[in-house]
Amino acid sequence: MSSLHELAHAKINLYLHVTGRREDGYHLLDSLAVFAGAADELRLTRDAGLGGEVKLRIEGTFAPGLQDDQADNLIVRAGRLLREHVGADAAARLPDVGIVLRKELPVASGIGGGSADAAAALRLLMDVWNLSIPHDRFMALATRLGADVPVCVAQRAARMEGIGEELSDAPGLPPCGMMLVNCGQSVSTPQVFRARSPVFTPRADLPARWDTLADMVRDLSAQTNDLEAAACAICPEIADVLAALRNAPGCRLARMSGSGATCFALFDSPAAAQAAQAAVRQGKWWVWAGDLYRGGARQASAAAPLHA
Ligand SMILES: C[C@](O)(CO)[C@H](O)COP(=O)(O)OP(=O)(O)OC[C@H]1O[C@@H](n2ccc(N)nc2=O)[C@H](O)[C@@H]1O
Ligand SMILES: Nc1ncnc2c1ncn2[C@@H]1O[C@H](COP(=O)(O)OP(=O)(O)OP(=O)(O)O)[C@@H](O)[C@H]1O
Repeated sequence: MSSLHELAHAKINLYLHVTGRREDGYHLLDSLAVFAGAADELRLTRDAGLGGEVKLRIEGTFAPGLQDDQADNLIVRAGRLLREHVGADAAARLPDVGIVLRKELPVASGIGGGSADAAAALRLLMDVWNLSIPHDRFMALATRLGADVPVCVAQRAARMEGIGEELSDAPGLPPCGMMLVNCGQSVSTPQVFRARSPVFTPRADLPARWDTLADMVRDLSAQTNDLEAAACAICPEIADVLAALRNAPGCRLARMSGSGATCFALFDSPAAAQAAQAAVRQGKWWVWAGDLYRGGARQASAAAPLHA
């Protein structure tokens, strides 16, 4: 088996309109997702057996929040889904794999960390198990793991519609910097959807590209995150985070991502975002600053050393 690793970048919703609700309770969305440099890392290790079992080890800053119930981890579930897809006979011939997850993104925090991990696991396992699944079928499998997983497969900026699985090109993005702040409280996505305002927001009107950050901020200011008020009611510290970001020197726009609690702010450059970190940092808040991740999904690397 070759040695492989993948980065699972944080997904940030620059705006999020709830445009409707399906019969099954899922909400219809219009959202612009981008990816930040902040990431978890998945590293494949050798394992001796056959049967396609995924054995997970979790380390890193946010590992303690995820140690219980590893069978339910989205990485293990991604493996289970692929095994089911290929069927019992083929699955019996798949090599077992170990995956070491370095968890550096806060858990249940609106930046799709679990979804990004699931997508990275799908990319790794497709590669190491040498599977070939037609694109539409593969994306349907990804959606079964979570509404945010399809956009995380390519981890490229995209407009998300439907329940999140209908992806189209994002406007061209200008140079900018980003800060992410999480107050340390997990927020449950279903709870936030349940508590949202019942009013629907129309689909946004977006240009093909933004040449400057000022242009992008002007247009984003006219959009909303329709889950922000509900998340703030559940976790009032989100309002403190937003106030701190808006007061930070050089902040051009601050908003909550996804269902919270993580909020983002846009700056003129990664250096400007990094320079403003000290003004925002307080208590147990997790703060990250840097550039957007603009690279798309990396091909699995054969150069990384094996852990085990
Ligand atoms: C809020 C976002 O992060 C925006 O990108 C996503 O819509 C959430 O994506 P996710 O965490 O992958 O969500 P899932 O794991 O599929 O769903 C969790 C729960 O969120 C609610 N949910 C999620 C997505 C959606 N379009 N409508 C919903 O109502 C449902 O109650 C669902 O049971
Ligand atoms: N590898 C994983 N990383 C993080 N959470 C995971 C993972 N596997 C399973 N989970 C579970 O999934 C839930 C959502 O976690 P995640 O970090 O993706 O939330 P989120 O950032 O709010 O996502 P989204 O922005 O997609 O709503 C958590 O309750 C967590 O226990």
